Amino acid sequence: MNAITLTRPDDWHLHLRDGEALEAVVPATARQMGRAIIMPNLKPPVTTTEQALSYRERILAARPQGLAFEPLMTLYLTDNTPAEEIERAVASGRVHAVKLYPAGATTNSDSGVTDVAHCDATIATMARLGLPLLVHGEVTDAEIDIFDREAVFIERVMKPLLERHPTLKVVFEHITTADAAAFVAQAPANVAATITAHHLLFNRNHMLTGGIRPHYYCLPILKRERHREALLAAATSGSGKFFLGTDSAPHAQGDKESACGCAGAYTAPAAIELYATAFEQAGALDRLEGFASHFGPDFYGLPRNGDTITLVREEWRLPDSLPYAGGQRIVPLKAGEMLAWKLQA
Ligand SMILES: NC(=O)N[C@@H](CC(=O)O)C(=O)O
Ligand SMILES: [Zn+2]
Ligand SMILES: [Zn+2]
Repeated sequence: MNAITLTRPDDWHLHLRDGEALEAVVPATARQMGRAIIMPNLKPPVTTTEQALSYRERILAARPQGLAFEPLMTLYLTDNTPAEEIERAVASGRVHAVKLYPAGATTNSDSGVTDVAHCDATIATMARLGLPLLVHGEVTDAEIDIFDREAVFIERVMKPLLERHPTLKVVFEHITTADAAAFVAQAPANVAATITAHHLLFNRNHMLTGGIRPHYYCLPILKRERHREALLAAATSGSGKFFLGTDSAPHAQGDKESACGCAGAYTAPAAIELYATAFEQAGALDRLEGFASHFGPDFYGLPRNGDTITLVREEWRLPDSLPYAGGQRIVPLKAGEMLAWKLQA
């Protein structure tokens, strides 16, 4: 196959930051994706509908002319998010989910939830109104090994949460383990997961062999090969529970290439090409459209996009770096390397 045409995909997990960084990264996603679920972990976080609506305006202002890209906003759940905020969010028609960050789990999560039981009344309102809860599924206890934090989260947090709120729509974000893939596969239809391109393509050896490669460092951290294989099997299974979420997470080059480098992989410039590479490796290019373009909107109760994109088999080299905020540069994942698929302009 030398070309594939798909319903235009959406990105169900994306970080766009704010200010000059926002302006630098929006075009990369807008040229590929119809819509994206916009993560609320700004500094300070997006905790109210009012903040989400003004952030949405800033994203639209950064969108290149002629592109119809639509940001789908989210709220950042805190221990104190009132149930009324959920009602305002749903009434706005612009806020499509609420994000749960366990406090301290990842980039800009200091205002996150210390114990999800504190949020039960608010989450009950979400279940009643059908607003999905998006979960960064890692425990934060210092004594739990970083490679085990997702699997432990399932037992300690995810299962009890779903027992208390059995009808809550939950997206287990950026899953990285066979455990999470199996959990989601056997869960009822109100539980789904996003999977990043980098977790489909890479394991922890890519990050740690022959030198420490900070651009592969993200959270949840890359796991061993058997987990990557389980994720690839889930993504290519044809199950509507697994869909595209890049978790493209921009950080300036200097903040990644550092003695204490930030977590996050910047994949937006070649997102759909990276997914196509992974699906082709699995011999499942025919399953890409469901994963990338159908199952996400179906889960969120939104229409599928009405237009298409075409990927052509054409070798091209990802740039070594790209312009970023304040005169800094940003290094995309697989910078300087060749890709075999290219989005047709
Ligand atoms: N994935 C990451 O490693 N980083 C994300 C936060 C997140 O999604 O956990 C970021 O905002 O930089
Ligand atoms: Zn996360
Ligand atoms: Zn993320």
